[in-house]
Amino acid sequence: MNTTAVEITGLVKRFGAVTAVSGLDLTMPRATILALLGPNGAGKTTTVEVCEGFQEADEGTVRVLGLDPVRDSAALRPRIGVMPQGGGAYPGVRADEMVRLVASCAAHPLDPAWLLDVLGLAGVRRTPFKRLSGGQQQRLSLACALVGRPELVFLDEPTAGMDPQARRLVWDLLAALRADGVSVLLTTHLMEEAESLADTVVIVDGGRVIASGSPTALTAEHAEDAQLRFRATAGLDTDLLAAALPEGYLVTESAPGSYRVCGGVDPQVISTVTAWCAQQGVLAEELHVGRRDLEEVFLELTGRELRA
Ligand SMILES: Nc1ncnc2c1ncn2[C@@H]1O[C@H](COP(=O)(O)OP(=O)(O)OP(=O)(O)O)[C@@H](O)[C@H]1O
Repeated sequence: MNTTAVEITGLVKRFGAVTAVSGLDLTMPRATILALLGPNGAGKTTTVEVCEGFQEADEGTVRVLGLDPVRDSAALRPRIGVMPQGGGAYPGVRADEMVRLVASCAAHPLDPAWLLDVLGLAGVRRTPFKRLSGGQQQRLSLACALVGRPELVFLDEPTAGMDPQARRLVWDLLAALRADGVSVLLTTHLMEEAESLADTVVIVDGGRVIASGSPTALTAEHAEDAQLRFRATAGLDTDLLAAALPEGYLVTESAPGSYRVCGGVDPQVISTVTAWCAQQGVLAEELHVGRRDLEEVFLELTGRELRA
């Protein structure tokens, strides 16, 4: 059996003058979870839609379970599950009717009642789609993507709008599917989701891959540059603090009142920082020494400015 779930080489996709994807490469082994991260407009959804066969590539090669998503769409459809961004269904259809309808198209579906129960939707199974909450609609959309017992699922921001309990339930379900051999390609803006769930994180910007690897590998790069993070009054003069430290240290206020000191951490640096804060008449709180988290890596790679 082909051990690759998705293989993309040199994918280019244009919409008129806009190049949504510009030379993207990606390999995803089977029975793994891959998270596509990227700022708004980076090309994540377009990439997923090309894999699903909903968009046709302008250049490059895409193989999904060894098949061409457009040419071999009839063979591929029954083997994949799709959860589009924002879900979607007929407004009047009831939750269980929706899942049963999708199940009726599959050769060996999961039991719809069981799936609704697992996703915490048993209590609203007779509720029309339009009366479900946003998070419930998302879970129903996920149920529809999974009920056909797919080998590979594409989930575009699957937990967007879900409360923390529902999000964890979905993470557990996806991890259980992986243990059963299912491959999961998802897009997300939640670093915690990528960090706790994905085997591979692929960071996309401007339609191409700018970094990829396991969450541990991505955050461990430059791990020798441990950081000191602390909280204090917002608006401290970070240049002044940097001047109090040995040459080469960088001090930033990553969010109001949240400070980061980069350049290596030793007892002297911690003492200098706390003493400097004391001189300013402020207390340095929640001092934390550690490696960068995925969000920090993401912001370093993609910049901090807001995208259109
Ligand atoms: N059907 C379309 N017609 C024209 N432009 C499109 C179309 N679909 C996407 N684009 C453009 O392609 C670029 C990539 O969009 P895409 O939706 O793939 O990004 P994304 O990474 O999924 O963003 P987000 O995180 O906001 O969902 C954007 O500039 C977008 O405006």
